[in-house]
Amino acid sequence: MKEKILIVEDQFVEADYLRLMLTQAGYIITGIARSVSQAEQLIKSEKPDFVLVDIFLKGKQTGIDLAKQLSADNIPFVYLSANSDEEVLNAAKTTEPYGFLVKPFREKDLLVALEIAHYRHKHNQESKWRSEKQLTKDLYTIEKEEGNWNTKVIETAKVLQKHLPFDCVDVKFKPLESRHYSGFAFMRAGFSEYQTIDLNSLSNMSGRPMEEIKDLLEHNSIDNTAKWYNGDDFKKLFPVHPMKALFAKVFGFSSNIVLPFITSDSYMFSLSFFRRLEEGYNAEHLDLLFRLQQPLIAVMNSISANEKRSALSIHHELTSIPHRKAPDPNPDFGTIIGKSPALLNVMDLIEQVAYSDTSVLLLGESGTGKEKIADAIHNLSPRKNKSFIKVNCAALPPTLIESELFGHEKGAFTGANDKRIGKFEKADHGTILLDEIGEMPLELQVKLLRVLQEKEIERIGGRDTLKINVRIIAATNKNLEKEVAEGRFRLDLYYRLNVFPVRLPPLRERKEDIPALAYHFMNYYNHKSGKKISGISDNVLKSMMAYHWPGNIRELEHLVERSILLARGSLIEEIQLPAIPKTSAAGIESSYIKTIHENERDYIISILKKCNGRIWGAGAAAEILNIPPSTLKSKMKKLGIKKEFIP
Ligand SMILES: Nc1ncnc2c1ncn2[C@@H]1O[C@H](COP(=O)(O)OP(=O)(O)OP(=O)(O)O)[C@@H](O)[C@H]1O
Repeated sequence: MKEKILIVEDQFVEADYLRLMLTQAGYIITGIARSVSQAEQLIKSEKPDFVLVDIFLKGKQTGIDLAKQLSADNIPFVYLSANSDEEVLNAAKTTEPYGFLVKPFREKDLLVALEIAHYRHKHNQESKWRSEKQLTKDLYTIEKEEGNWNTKVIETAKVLQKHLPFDCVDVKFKPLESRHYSGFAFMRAGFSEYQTIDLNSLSNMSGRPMEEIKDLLEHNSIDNTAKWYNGDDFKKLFPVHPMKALFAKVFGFSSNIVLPFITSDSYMFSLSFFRRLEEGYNAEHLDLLFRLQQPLIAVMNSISANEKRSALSIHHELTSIPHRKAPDPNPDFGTIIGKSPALLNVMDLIEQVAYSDTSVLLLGESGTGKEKIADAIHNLSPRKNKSFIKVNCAALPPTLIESELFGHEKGAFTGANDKRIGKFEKADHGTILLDEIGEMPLELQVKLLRVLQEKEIERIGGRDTLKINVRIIAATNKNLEKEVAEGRFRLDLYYRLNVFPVRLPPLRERKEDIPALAYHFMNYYNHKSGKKISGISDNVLKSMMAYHWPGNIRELEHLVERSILLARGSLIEEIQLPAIPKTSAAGIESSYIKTIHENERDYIISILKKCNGRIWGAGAAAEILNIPPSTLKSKMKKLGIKKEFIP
């Protein structure tokens, strides 16, 4: 049976046209609302399965206001809009719509958008249900397994981490009748590694004497309400929860969610999770914790009474127990280096999405590791033994990109001497990475959208359509919302790709990963160049930490490579971080010899400056350099030259 649809549209003609198209397609129209208040009434009385909602409506409230309500009620909705500026688009995005139709649209676009919305809603519900079922099962397994406090809590944290984001988990408990409690705090220190935070480490990290910390504990209240606290709400807890205040100060936490419960052996427990993000938690996270209450109680029940008693006997201390289990090795992420909270968040997300067929959109500055993360997604997915095809949309000339992607038949156009299999066909049953998707020409975006929606391609000059089964990963360093707002990227394609966005943090937001990355590249280039550099001096590491890395990890990699080639002793003791333009203008004289790459880089930048950053066309950089624009683009990528570098 077809779904019941509510149309929320204040333009009479458009609303009627929608009604006609949808009724013909077999949908049941439960009504047409002209304003948010009318829509709210119809939603209550008619209970539609879907809502089509125009953003700008009669009255003060917009479709975005209505969407917030629809999200809370779990009713899928698709936006209709003629044009939207960046601000509206950003606001619309936060409501997590199931689709977006840009007016004017064809009947087919409407029907396909509804089908996608239907699929995504069902898929979301199902995958949520499936992964929660697995999570519950995992928690009951932890309940049954042998283990002390440490192992039980760490195992619980590990299975929770991909469903509930956190940087630290704190478990506190006390017998119901007692005032004193014991507790354990575990900080994420790697993808599945946790570090115990004890009173000693707290005292060391905060620079406060042990006695003072014990005193704070004495005056701390135990959480007895299930709730989340973001930003200022979190700060308001500090007077009654001095330990939270201390945690926030030492570790930079800005949000917290708490689930208290009572176990069958009459202990009061509280599980408290912390994040550095200001808006770290929401109602959905709390609902999840409520739904997991029973298995979580079962795990805490399963910790022997003896253990609970002995933990309590160390009178209300945050006890440190040595780790019994070695941290799990984590081979699935390949050579992704780094343990910063920002990177761990990314890893949690990709672990969550890799197993499904969901499209992933990787966002991040150039050189932040988008391609590397795409590799990890493919390798963690059930498609890992099938092909993984990478396409750089920026490096392909517009005239060739269509045949590259979809292939062509022999004789399809002048020069098509042979039949050619396109990248999509090559990626069948596997994964395709559409890198630099923001550079894809508009004409081709329409074609890509159809492939995504209809899951079939047509070779140029071919008569048949070919069914394909490809998982899409798209990546870009552009602000796609801005591209949409400025008319360079289709809104409907943006929504189709933005099903599961993952933002890769720039290196300056994860400076703690710099030493490990630098050593990783040192080993790699040692091996490649046959050198035997054994380390990096503290001074060099310090200047690396102070630098802002506009070219991110790629820039760091090039720098380490160069330092290895130039190093005279067994240590990297000098590093030539690129000078900020003004400083170089002041003329730092040095005996510094540039590598071939650096000379090439500087030369290309100087040409680009001359042509105001233009790559294509008459008198532009590619023509002056006498190389095809696509070659110039890939050279720029390889050498870490971004348009922003060109003043
Ligand atoms: N976490 C990481 N650990 C180790 N190496 C990394 C990591 N992230 C990135 N790299 C390395 O840094 C370089 C740049 O990464 P990558 O090409 O994936 O970036 P990108 O975001 O796709 O860049 P662009 O937007 O310019 O295409 C590569 O050599 C990659 O192997």
